[in-house]
Amino acid sequence: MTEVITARGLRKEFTVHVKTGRIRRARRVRAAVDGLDLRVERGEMLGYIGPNGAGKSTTLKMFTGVLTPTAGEVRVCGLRPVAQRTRLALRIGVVFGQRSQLWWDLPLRDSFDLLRHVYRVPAAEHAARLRRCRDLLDLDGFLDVPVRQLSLGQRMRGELTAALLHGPEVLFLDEPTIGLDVVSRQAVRGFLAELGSTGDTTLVLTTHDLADIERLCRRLVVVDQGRVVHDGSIADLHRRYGSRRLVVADLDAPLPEPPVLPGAPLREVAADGRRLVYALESAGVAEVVSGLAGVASLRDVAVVEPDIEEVVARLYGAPAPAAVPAP
Ligand SMILES: Nc1ncnc2c1ncn2[C@@H]1O[C@H](COP(=O)(O)OP(=O)(O)OP(=O)(O)O)[C@@H](O)[C@H]1O
Repeated sequence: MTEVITARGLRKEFTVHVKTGRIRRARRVRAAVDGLDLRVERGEMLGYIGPNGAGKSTTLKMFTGVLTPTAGEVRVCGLRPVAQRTRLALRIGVVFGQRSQLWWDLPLRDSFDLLRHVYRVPAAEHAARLRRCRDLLDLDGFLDVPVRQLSLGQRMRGELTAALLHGPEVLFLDEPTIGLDVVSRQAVRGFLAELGSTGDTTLVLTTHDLADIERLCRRLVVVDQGRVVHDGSIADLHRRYGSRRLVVADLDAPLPEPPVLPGAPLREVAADGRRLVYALESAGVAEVVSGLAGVASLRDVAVVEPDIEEVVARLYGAPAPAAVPAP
């Protein structure tokens, strides 16, 4: 496997002015990224999440050569992002939700054409990549519309295309689905899933939408206050925080006492005793269902996967309970 991103002890400090009295202000140095160690292999789809101000965008800016680290080392595609920014630009694609790489007054099609010249992409390669994006992102309805007249969802599909026309090895996405309507969000997610499935392009994305992560990322890095608090799969995260699948059973009539089922503690009694919720610890679904069927008449049974929102909220709110597992 080839390593495409390596960060060692990466740190970024900002000087901020804080109020210390009615008029007085003091200069304080704050670390937005505080000793980040990260290795990303070619073809990985990495979700990079954390609460507001955790240091996600700052990290992406250091990876893409926009910000100079205060300390530590970083290599992307074997290059030093700030010192070798021009060379790096040919190897990476960047989609930052707030900033555009398109020409505001030009139709999308012309922006794409200009980018071909900026990156000096051979015409046939450019045409093939554009064809694929047109199909997968359904661009044809608005290729001739000036960018300023596009909806956010249309523009984001244009941004994605613009970031990919030179065939980057790594695509950095900062909040790619923020503010998008349901249809555009699905289109963007579907497109990124397809892009990542080939294993040729490495994806690093920050998002507050955990559905993006569930759909797209096999690896999840959670940062808080500039430090990594989790690095592993979503399943690892659930294991670490003891999240369980739930069996939700709806009964025809309430029982005088909910049954005690070995390996499946009762989590909740709802709907006046007609709904019982059990967590699957060591017991399997079949054991719980047969245990219940022996004592009650079942109207409906559902198995609910653990909720990533809940576990991530707990993770943001509390210190990590155990050492960060190796990726
Ligand atoms: N140019 C800057 N000058 C001073 N402080 C900054 C600057 N840029 C970022 N910060 C601070 O660094 C910290 C990390 O910011 P960053 O934008 O990286 O967080 P984030 O995780 O991307 O947050 P969000 O989810 O809100 O986008 C914040 O406390 C922010 O206020």
